[in-house]
Amino acid sequence: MTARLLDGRAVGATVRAGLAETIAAYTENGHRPPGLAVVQVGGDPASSVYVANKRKACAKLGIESFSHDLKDTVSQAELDALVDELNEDPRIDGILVQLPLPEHLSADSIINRIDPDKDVDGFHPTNIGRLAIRQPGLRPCTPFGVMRLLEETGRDLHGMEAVVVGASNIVGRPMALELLLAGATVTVCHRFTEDLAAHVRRADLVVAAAGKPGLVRGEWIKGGAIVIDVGIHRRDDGTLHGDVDFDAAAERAGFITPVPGGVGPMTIAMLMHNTVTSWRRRLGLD
Ligand SMILES: NC(=O)C1=CN([C@@H]2O[C@H](COP(=O)(O)OP(=O)(O)OC[C@H]3O[C@@H](n4cnc5c(N)ncnc54)[C@H](OP(=O)(O)O)[C@@H]3O)[C@@H](O)[C@H]2O)C=CC1
Ligand SMILES: Nc1nc(=O)c2c([nH]1)NC[C@@H]1CN(c3ccc(C(=O)N[C@@H](CCC(=O)O)C(=O)O)cc3)C=[N+]21
Ligand SMILES: [Mg+2]
Repeated sequence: MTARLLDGRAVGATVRAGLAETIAAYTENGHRPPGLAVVQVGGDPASSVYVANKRKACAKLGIESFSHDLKDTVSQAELDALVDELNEDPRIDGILVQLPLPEHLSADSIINRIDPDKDVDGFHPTNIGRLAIRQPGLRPCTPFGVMRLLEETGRDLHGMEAVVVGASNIVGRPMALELLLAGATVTVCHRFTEDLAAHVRRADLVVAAAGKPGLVRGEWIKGGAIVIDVGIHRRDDGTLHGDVDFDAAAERAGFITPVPGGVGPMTIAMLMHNTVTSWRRRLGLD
């Protein structure tokens, strides 16, 4: 392997250590701790693991977490009422509603209902819009975490040819906006893209976020390129894999993220970061 690994566990730990210091400094002065509400509907096992990881990360940092585990039969009106209550609750700085939601519930309407100042996922139209017009507020955690990992490369993103594979509201689109804000020349590929290989081959930076295991082939990677793999798939044997054919890509790339241990831990670190940012703003600290 010739690529250098971008270690999301290590960088995420550095981010969290900084946040723990900030939290300790203010709470020792008598301020209340930051509070994060995590709402989970139904008991999807993959989601439960992720939610449990978030709780652990909160506890370690001194963030108070408030868990709301709802039955998958909960109505839209009940979920709306819970969000209204959390919006008003002065102990709570961040609200996260774990996605996807069951079919009978509308994710869009719940996201739109969250107070944008407590939207630590950064999914509310206000926060996406702010990122789009270069006035970022709370930034979507996964793309924000990728930007933090890219700092580790020491490379200048200005003018870089960046290709984002995937255009979802929560990953691909905000990723493209972050890279544009950072000065890259950005191409976004999606289901209707005709020649994915041709786009990836000319990329200095590839962010793979299609949710298709092995979609991005190693032989497409330009020599020395940065390869960021957001995809997460669990195989039947329990092992995790990304959207990139890792072994072949690592022979050509300059930098690459592993799965697990790359983008995933950064997403959690940036969720904590956003919660602390919201807390500081709400308490008027700085
Ligand atoms: N590491 C982390 O922290 C996180 C990881 N994930 C993982 O990232 C992946 C993507 O998640 P998410 O964005 O929610 O997924 P979605 O399914 O919502 O979006 C996938 C996107 O990829 C596009 N796409 C699908 N197939 C292809 C293809 N063959 N070629 C090009 N584009 C394609 C889709 O296109 P179209 O829009 O046309 O349908 C869509 O825009 C998943 O594996 C998920 O588990 C997600 C969140 C956080
Ligand atoms: N409202 C909302 N916000 C989200 O941010 C959100 C969501 N819903 N729904 C699901 C996706 C997925 N996601 C992950 C975050 C971290 C890891 C993570 O830490 N992964 C570890 C591995 C964890 C393991 O071993 O399973 C890693 O990649 O190393 C994975 C997935 C956030 N999401
Ligand atoms: Mg999705």
